[in-house]
Amino acid sequence: MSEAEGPLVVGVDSSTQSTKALVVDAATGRVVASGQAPHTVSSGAGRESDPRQWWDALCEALRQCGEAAHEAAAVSIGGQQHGLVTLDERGEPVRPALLWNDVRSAPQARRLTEELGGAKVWAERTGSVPAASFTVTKWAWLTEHEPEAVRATRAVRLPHDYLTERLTGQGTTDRGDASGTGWWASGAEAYDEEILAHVGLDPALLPRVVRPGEVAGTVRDSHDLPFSRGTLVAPGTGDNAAAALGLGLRPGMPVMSLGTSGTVYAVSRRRPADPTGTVAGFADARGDWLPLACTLNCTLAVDRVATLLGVDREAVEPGTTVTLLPYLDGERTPNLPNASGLLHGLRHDTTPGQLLQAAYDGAVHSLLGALDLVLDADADRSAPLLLIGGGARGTAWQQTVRRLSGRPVQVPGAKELVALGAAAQAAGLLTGEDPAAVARRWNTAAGPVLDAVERDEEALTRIAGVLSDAAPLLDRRADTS
Ligand SMILES: Nc1ncnc2c1ncn2[C@@H]1O[C@H](COP(=O)(O)OP(=O)(O)O)[C@@H](O)[C@H]1O
Ligand SMILES: O=C(CO)[C@@H](O)[C@H](O)COP(=O)(O)O
Repeated sequence: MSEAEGPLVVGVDSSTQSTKALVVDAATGRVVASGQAPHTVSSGAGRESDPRQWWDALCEALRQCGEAAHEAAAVSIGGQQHGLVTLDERGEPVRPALLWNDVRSAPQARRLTEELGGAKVWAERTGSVPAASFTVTKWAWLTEHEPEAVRATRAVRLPHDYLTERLTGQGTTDRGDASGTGWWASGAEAYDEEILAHVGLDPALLPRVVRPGEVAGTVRDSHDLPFSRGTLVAPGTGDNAAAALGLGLRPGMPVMSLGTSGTVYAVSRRRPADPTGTVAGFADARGDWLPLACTLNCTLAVDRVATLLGVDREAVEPGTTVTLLPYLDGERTPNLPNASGLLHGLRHDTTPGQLLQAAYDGAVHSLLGALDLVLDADADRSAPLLLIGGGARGTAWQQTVRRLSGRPVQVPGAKELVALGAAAQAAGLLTGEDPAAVARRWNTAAGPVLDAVERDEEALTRIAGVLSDAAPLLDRRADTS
């Protein structure tokens, strides 16, 4: 029916704003069918989503894929990292999930860092210094603020674990997503029982960590998803690790992802341990590592500024001397969870287009500042920066990254690299191949390379200066000062 050359596989990206599903021909990488359905995220003090909505969105996205999904031989779920999903004895959410961009657990992050030996000890132990995004800080926040929810919890999951478990009936995760919890020891590659004891989390509530290449389970038949019973389910992983698979990354190739979060990362053979906390020392979904820096304010923040100005997101104008630090949700890179947006240098002749350009510049500056720290000694610093995520489709984003990085920028033609990476993992289960090699065979990273232009040092220096001078302001909450 689908005229595919090989077996069909399904790859899913359950990210912050929506779920995307692709049905892919495992032989060629051709996308046979696709679907997408939105999620809602709470506004106000926290950032929460109902996990059941992710499931409904998955069902809807698969429904849009039609008959092709029925033919799939294997499926894999990639999902937003870090979110705390708490389930009761029936497997139902105890409360909405606390998401990666919810900064309410910043005090718990600081406290846990101090209580367990400081930043260097954490970095060596778990690969990362826990920021408010990390699951362990969310569990500590819940323990303090909603002890009744903690008492009702019988299982703790990450977003991709939750969906995988609803498919298979078994609680599983993978090393990539486990490495973003803060309770996974990256040296031992196992849950860290001392950290778990410290935050009062029983290891029995956690999912089994499935090895790369291992089958997580098969689709059970107690729901109306368009899968055949017995369809293989791959381990899945966090969305950034899935995109790394989807691009078929080799060590040292730099990526910048522009979505709800902004991220910069590269695969590394060395286990990262950055005591400054800028670089998170994630594992990848194979057997390597994924040093990564993440911002909380990327496409949504810039789109918000465009909306406030009443202009299209592409309506940027050059010549700005305005600095806009777009930290609308607080920020993680730089580590300023209490910050809000900050504007400096406004003049009578500043245009809306220049203000908008300043928002793009502020968002990209944070990511580029972390890129050098992400790349290890073996990385080729002149290699094109791979630009992915929804924002990579925008000309203003592409040109801003080009101008502020001074590097060539490659924009893969393939749109949904997280879902493609999940599909490559599912295909690897069937063929025994390394999923990154599957993606290279599919040629997913192919796309135009925009030549390097001279780096805009003036803008970078100006933004860094405002950031430094405004440090006390950015450190305090605007609504409580
Ligand atoms: N053509 C485009 N130009 C610029 N930005 C875009 C374009 N299409 C989508 N986006 C941005 O992409 C974002 C969604 O990116 P995506 O990577 O799908 O997010 P996430 O995975 O975090 O849910 C939206 O916030 C939107 O601003
Ligand atoms: O917190 C991180 C990475 O550490 C984020 O990258 C999340 O994984 C959310 O991703 P998107 O929804 O923006 O793709």
